Amino acid sequence: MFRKPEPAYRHGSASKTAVLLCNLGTPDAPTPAALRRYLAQFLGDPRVVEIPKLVWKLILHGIILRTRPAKSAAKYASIWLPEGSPLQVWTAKQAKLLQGWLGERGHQLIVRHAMRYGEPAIAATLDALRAEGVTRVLVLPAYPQYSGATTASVIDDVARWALGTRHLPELRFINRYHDDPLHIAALADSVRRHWAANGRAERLLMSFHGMPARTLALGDPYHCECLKTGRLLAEALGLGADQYLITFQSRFGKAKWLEPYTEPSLIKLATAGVRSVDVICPGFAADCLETLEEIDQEARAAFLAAGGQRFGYIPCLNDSEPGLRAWTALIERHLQGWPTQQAPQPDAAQRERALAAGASD
Ligand SMILES: C=CC1=C(C)c2cc3[nH]c(cc4nc(cc5[nH]c(cc1n2)c(C)c5CCC(=O)O)C(CCC(=O)O)=C4C)c(C)c3C=C
Ligand SMILES: [Fe+2]
Ligand SMILES: [Fe+2]
Repeated sequence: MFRKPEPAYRHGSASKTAVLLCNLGTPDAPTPAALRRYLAQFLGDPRVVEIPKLVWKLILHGIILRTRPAKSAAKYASIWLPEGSPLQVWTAKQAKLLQGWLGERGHQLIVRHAMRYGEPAIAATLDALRAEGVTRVLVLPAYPQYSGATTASVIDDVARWALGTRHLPELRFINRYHDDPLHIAALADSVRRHWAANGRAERLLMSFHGMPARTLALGDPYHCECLKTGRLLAEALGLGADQYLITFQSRFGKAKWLEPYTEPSLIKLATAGVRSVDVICPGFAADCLETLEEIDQEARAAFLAAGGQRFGYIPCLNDSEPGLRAWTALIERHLQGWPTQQAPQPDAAQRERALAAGASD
């Protein structure tokens, strides 16, 4: 196996820790060419589409990559920010803010972000961290619920990088935080803030990204973890069973996906006379195409066209303080045993008392 040359080992180098925040990735422009590159990498990942390789290669390259890039590019164009794709902008900002939050807690470490598909690539970011002398890496996939298609795919990518690397850092992964109390509190806070600003709708709909239904039977915990997040969020808000729904969005292809589907559920609600809904997407750490276009544009239009009158979209945690506080505490728990934090300095009075008692300083 080929391994790239690495700098000579230097005796006595200090240990250095990094946190790597990984999200899915996004095209680098809202154009058909950029979408073709992005979708080829994303949909070519066998963790994402689990059908025999050769059959899928023919369908992907023969059909999907000829038609989907132009359609998806138009959708991305409708949400693109002056600084780039929302997912890219939020993830970069989250890493920067986390650096500050962890720094304030006394941790000496580096926080970077990377993307599973597109840029900044996980392997290149890990190479850069090693070049900076990093000896320990805590990987945080930005997915509250574990799934083979997302969390495991990030771990695959780190493992692939590890295969080609001689001097490995110590590695740790955070596989899930779907039921973390501070995470649930952050979601509940975002709903309450929305209610305070806009009033409360008749129903709260929690929409999670879908997965093929067969992954549940194959042992993927994603469905159960989505339901648990939803139940805990409803409990935190004091909602009864008739006041909220959990649904799954973004169905891809013709196979059965996890149900109930988001858009048909919204149409059903409107048809049954529900006039107002609030929608939150608790499976997404940052707003992206799937929330800003599919929910806040498409699903909103479907609900209103079916007779609904008010559709409130509740943004993802993005750069909110409760969200960052939850991540900070989660990271701190997973850093345990890695000496990143300065020992607390005894204050002057404490030191004097210790000296007076004859203890050595
Ligand atoms: C939050 C968890 C996600 C799961 C689970 C997930 C599974 C999954 N996705 C696809 C296909 C597509 N997803 C697309 C976009 C997309 N997906 C997620 C997250 C999860 N996907 C995010 C955050 C995004 C948005 C990226 C952005 O740039 O904003 C797309 C691309 C857009 C499009 O062309 O529609 C596809 C395709 C599958 C097949 C799958 C599970 C097997
Ligand atoms: Fe997706
Ligand atoms: Fe389940």
